[in-house]
Amino acid sequence: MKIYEKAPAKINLSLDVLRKRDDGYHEVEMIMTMVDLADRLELQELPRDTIIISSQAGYIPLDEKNLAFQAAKLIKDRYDVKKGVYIHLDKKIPVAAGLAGGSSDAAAALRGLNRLWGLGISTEELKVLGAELGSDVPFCVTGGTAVARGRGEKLEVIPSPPQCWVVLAKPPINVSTSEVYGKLNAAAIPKHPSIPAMVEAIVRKDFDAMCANLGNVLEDVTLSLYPEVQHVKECMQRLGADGVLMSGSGPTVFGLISKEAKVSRVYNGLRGFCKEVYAVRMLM
Ligand SMILES: C[C@](O)(CO)[C@H](O)COP(=O)(O)OP(=O)(O)OC[C@H]1O[C@@H](n2ccc(N)nc2=O)[C@H](O)[C@@H]1O
Ligand SMILES: Nc1ncnc2c1ncn2[C@@H]1O[C@H](COP(=O)(O)OP(=O)(O)OP(=O)(O)O)[C@@H](O)[C@H]1O
Repeated sequence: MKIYEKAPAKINLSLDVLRKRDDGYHEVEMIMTMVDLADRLELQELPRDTIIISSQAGYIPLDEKNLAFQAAKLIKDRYDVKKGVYIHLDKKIPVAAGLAGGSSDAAAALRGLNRLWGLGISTEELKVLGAELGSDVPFCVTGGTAVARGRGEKLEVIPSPPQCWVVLAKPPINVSTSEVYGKLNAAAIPKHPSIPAMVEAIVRKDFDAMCANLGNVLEDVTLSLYPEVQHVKECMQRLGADGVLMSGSGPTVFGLISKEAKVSRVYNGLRGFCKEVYAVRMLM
């Protein structure tokens, strides 16, 4: 039997850090939503007790370092599954981009293997398993739009944002999430975004208020390490995006645009100097 799972990319509409914790992670408060740019997983049962990962993307690990491999191993060990699986990853989400590509693949693998092997694991339990793989994985298990707290695993579902276009541009650099968190001085963040104001904007489907309340406290850190991210931000603003922010730890910058007529101007303007540019919709 062969099954398919879609693994969409996430963006952070708001990302605040409250403090550094004793376990080395940071206590966050952030608003995450999914966009219509997705990897596709093909999962096929194998009679042998083994996990095989393949992908057309030459630049991701295909061994136990792959998050989809780790998801399969975790579910096999925890539920004592003796069967094997072949997982092909059709990668479309840029890697190490701040779009949770690996986390979404891991979440899709958990959902897919639950189906493929008929394990009957609840969504809540899949999220708990996901948290063992990474802070963004629990959100990716269900997707939608949510306020994430704790280190990212405590989720409060909220309504979907007002529908709009999202232009994503990834400068040609790879950013390490742990380096960015490591360089953040959580006790001296100059300006915190307002999570309640962003939630209110989303609930009211107020596009302008959503753009006005975009904020990410990791932006200053990544911008100081990689000035090209600032350059992409400025370009997007100049080209007329209504709201512009870096996603996660970067380096991808997203622009929110309400009018379709503006999208091609922003997209084409960025394509001039950025190879990886996408114009997508928010996922409802
Ligand atoms: C930047 C975001 O992508 C925003 O959604 C997430 O906060 C990071 O999620 P992620 O990549 O799934 O993160 P993990 O794989 O769990 O952790 C990677 C590294 O980021 C740091 N990290 C991550 C999450 C968090 N709340 N505090 C942290 O300090 C830790 O140093 C950790 O070693
Ligand atoms: N299935 C996968 N797809 C992409 N990268 C993977 C995968 N499995 C492991 N990795 C590794 O994980 C690292 C981070 O990749 P990923 O694309 O998940 O980053 P990201 O978008 O910055 O994630 P986040 O937004 O959650 O911090 C890369 O160095 C990559 O080699």
